[in-house]
Amino acid sequence: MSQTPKILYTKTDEAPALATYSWLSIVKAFTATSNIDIETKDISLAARILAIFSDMLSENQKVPDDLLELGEIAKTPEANIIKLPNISASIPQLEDAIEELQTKGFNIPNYPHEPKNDKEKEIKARFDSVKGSAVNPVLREGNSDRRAPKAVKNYAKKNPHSMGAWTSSSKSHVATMESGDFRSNEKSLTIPNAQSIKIQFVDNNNNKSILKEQIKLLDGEIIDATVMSRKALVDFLEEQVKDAKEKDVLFSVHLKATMMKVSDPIIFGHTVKVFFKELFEKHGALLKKINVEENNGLGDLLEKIETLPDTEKKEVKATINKILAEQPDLAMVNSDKGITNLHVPSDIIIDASMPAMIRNSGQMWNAQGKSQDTKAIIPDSSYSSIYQATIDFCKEHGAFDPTTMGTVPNVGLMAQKAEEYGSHDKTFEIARDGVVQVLDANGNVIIEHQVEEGDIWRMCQVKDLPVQDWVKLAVNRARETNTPAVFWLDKNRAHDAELIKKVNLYLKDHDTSGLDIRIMSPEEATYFTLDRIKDGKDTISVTGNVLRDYLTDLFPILEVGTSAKMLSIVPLMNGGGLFETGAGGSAPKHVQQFLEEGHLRWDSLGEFLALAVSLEHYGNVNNNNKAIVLANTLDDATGKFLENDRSPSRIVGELDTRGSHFYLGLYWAQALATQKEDKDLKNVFSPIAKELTEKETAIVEELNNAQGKPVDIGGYYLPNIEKIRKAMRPSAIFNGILDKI
Ligand SMILES: NC(=O)C1=CN([C@@H]2O[C@H](COP(=O)(O)OP(=O)(O)OC[C@H]3O[C@@H](n4cnc5c(N)ncnc54)[C@H](OP(=O)(O)O)[C@@H]3O)[C@@H](O)[C@H]2O)C=CC1
Ligand SMILES: O=C(O)CCC(=O)C(=O)O
Ligand SMILES: [Mg+2]
Repeated sequence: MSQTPKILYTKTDEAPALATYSWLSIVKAFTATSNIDIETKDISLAARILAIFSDMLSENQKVPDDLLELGEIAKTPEANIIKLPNISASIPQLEDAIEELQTKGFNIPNYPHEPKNDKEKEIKARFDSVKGSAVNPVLREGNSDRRAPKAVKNYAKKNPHSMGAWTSSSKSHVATMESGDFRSNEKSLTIPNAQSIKIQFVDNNNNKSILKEQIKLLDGEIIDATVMSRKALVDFLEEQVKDAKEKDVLFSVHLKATMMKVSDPIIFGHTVKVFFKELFEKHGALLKKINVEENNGLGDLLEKIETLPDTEKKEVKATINKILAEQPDLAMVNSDKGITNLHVPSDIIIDASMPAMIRNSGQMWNAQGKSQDTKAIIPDSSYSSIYQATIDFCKEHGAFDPTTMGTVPNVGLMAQKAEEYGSHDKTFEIARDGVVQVLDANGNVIIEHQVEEGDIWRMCQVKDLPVQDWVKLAVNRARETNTPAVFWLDKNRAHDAELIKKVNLYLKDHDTSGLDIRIMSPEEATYFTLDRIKDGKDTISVTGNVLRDYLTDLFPILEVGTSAKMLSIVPLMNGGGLFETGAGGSAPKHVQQFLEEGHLRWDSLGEFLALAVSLEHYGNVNNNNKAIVLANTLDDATGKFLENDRSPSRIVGELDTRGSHFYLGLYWAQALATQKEDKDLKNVFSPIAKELTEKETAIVEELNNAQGKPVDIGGYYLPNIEKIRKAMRPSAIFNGILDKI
């Protein structure tokens, strides 16, 4: 990293990446006035793939490994990174990206599903390093602080989003395992002294093999290990298929196959196999021959059977149709396109999909495009109770009212790959019956599980310093906002019991007098929080990494309609700042609408909020008062943006992302022109504000006129930069004014 302080702005994928071409041109123009250097770092899926296969590319095709660099920077006090949502690729997405890159002349290999030799194993390992959630864990060298800023909350109160009504007769429910799952089998302990441990597998003939060596633990680290029984899972899924049919509710599985990139695709695969049992029984050999992998979903299966000779294809399709007719109806991801809940593992991400269902009267879409009561299947019971409790609450009290409801900010334990989201390199699908053992440095067995073929065994870690930092952050937030804070920890769960000991210990390091700090199980905490939220009261949720993820979509979606409007700060443990935008994903549906209609509905509010805190941090760290003025005026502009409702509409011809950016720029320039703290900025922005104000109508007309026709951006994962620039900056007048700054 060079010595000049910089704000590093990430270039990602899909809708946020498109939005960046418009928004960043404004940001760069505004900040250049104040000696602030903004540099982009490309962490898109395409760039990550190209970076890891650099050795196979020609000189002019090589790209630097920006993610690796950012990961190092995140550990330094100078870090000031703005992170937009990026694709966490499932295998089907990864393969699409590979194909696009190959078509564009990049000599990268195919994804070897079943590597046959060392070379293929090495290639697979490289791909696996970019698969799933591969960016966030690298950058998140701190814990998480996500909340709805006051202005956003007030906006939602004045302009409530729609909320589907709830009735007590709703048949919707969560189905979760009662035994044999990760929660039931969990064992946990705190390791007193730093040491290297290892995981070994011993089969029933006493053959030993090492699953993972050299797991380095620090002083006071908590480890936990658990196993999901395949048999128990399959029995459970079979029961749920039957029960969904009997109750006449939609069958819908909810997982996190992107972040839990080893375990959850396997669980997804079992669901596909159980639902289509007859298909695999009848045509199993044939499907194997054409490399069907159930973990990749029905979408992949349907694509692969297209390669079969006509008669065989017809037979297989007939079986699929018979099953679809006989089994319970599947929830749909996109009923217009016939995409079911079992099509693609990354389509049914639990954090986004469960709140969407709860907002929609507890219903999902059926094949006819109508809402219907649903069985939401969340196999592991570790966290599923929070959704059942929310459903029960809505059944009893009706839907939440965004005009009066309170807010639930989150303080999440996340740093240094905490808990389940750091478990991938210690997750194994067990090959034979036997026992998995965790051995300490002296070779003593400290945890062991009896396992059977096909079981999923995993181990997680939480380091001590992140826990201390998390407790401190929780106390600080409770103090600053004078709000009760609840640690969502279950004393009856092995891992949580260890964590509770630390929480109680480290709470003593802080002045908690007068603060309301509690520890409650996730289920109790849900009821406690929902009771308060209904009465307009706020409650801080202090959670581990998984509940951080779930709750920072659940509450924002209920409270303000989308998690895109959240302020999402990661105070990095070494002093830097990582400012994430929103909590939501990259909204592939938005790209589709943009390509078809030339209308982009991505709301950049998260980016506006993140930039303001990043500028503030920059100003404080580098004694740059102009940056502070830019930050404050940006906040004012965001407030005005919300007041005047300049968010993108969903309807073609109306204001879209680009128009919303223009308004933010207009309000920001106006705020800079009227502030009194910095004369230079006032002088620079007074004529700019004047011109933007005068030309508002003409600019908005130019921006809106660009809509209404298909747009070609020359690709999906690696689109053509010139084409996007042209598409995202269609107002000559606006561009001209920005050039003058
Ligand atoms: N932090 C990160 O990097 C994250 C990345 N992801 C990745 O994002 C992709 C999509 O995931 P998915 O589960 O569909 O979640 P998304 O959050 O992308 O989408 C859920 C829905 O939320 C709405 N939405 C989200 N963000 C915005 C925004 N800025 N403006 C307006 N509406 C918004 C959209 O609703 P509507 O369509 O109705 O407009 C969207 O369809 C996946 O590749 C996933 O891995 C997911 C979560 C976080
Ligand atoms: O990293 C990912 O895949 C998603 C992250 C996410 O959903 C979150 O942090 O809320
Ligand atoms: Mg999330």
